[in-house]
Amino acid sequence: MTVAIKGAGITKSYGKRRALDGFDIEVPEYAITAILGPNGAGKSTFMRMLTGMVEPDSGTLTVLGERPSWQNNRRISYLPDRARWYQGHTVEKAIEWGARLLPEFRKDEAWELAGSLGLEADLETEGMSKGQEARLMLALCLAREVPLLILDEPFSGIDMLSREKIVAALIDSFSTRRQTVLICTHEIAETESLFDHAVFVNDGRTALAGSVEDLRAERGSMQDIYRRIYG
Ligand SMILES: Nc1ncnc2c1ncn2[C@@H]1O[C@H](COP(=O)(O)OP(=O)(O)OP(=O)(O)O)[C@@H](O)[C@H]1O
Repeated sequence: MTVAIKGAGITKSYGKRRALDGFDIEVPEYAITAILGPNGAGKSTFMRMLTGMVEPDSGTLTVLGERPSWQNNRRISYLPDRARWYQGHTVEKAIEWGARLLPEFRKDEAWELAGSLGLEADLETEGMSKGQEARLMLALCLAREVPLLILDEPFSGIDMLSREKIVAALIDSFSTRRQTVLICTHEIAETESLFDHAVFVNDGRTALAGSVEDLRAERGSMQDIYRRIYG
């Protein structure tokens, strides 16, 4: 197995609060990996480290063979847990912005994705519903031809039909490009079938990790495993 992301012994504290506490992870190349865990487990903290937005206090981390940096981010498409838009932006302006500023951005694909996700060009970003925001962010992320896709909670607060559209768009992107995908999520039930590998995080540490097929064969459904670890 070739590893796209490798973290060992990562710690990060915010004041007295330990967000990551000796976190170890190996994310295989060309697969879809889930980071799973309850609120406050440390998932977003780790996701932010991958693009260098947050620095570990200790431990080592390599992403596509390099330490996180602005240069390395050219090869990463990152969907943050919260959307931020420019004032007065619309779907069209957001796509124009992507075409100007995001490396390896394919504008035609962004339009295609926006259309298939039901986003009209003149829809204003201000006042968008949570589901519309998530779909627009995803369209911008998936329109980039990069080897690594990192999605922080792409399904949270999204209705079932939007979620299905997002999953379909993701699978389409994954199968047409050779990409490594890392997703952190709570939505195990609906998205279980999407993942090849899973990493369960508890209190800033890896509680369990492996291929979903092996984990299922050895320990039952992902939901059962989740309940056993966190219940
Ligand atoms: N910028 C920050 N300042 C202070 N504390 C933080 C900050 N970011 C995260 N934390 C704390 O670190 C811990 C881990 O948070 P993190 O957001 O990484 O968890 P998470 O697993 O992504 O949770 P959720 O599923 O709720 O998003 C939490 O206790 C959180 O309050």
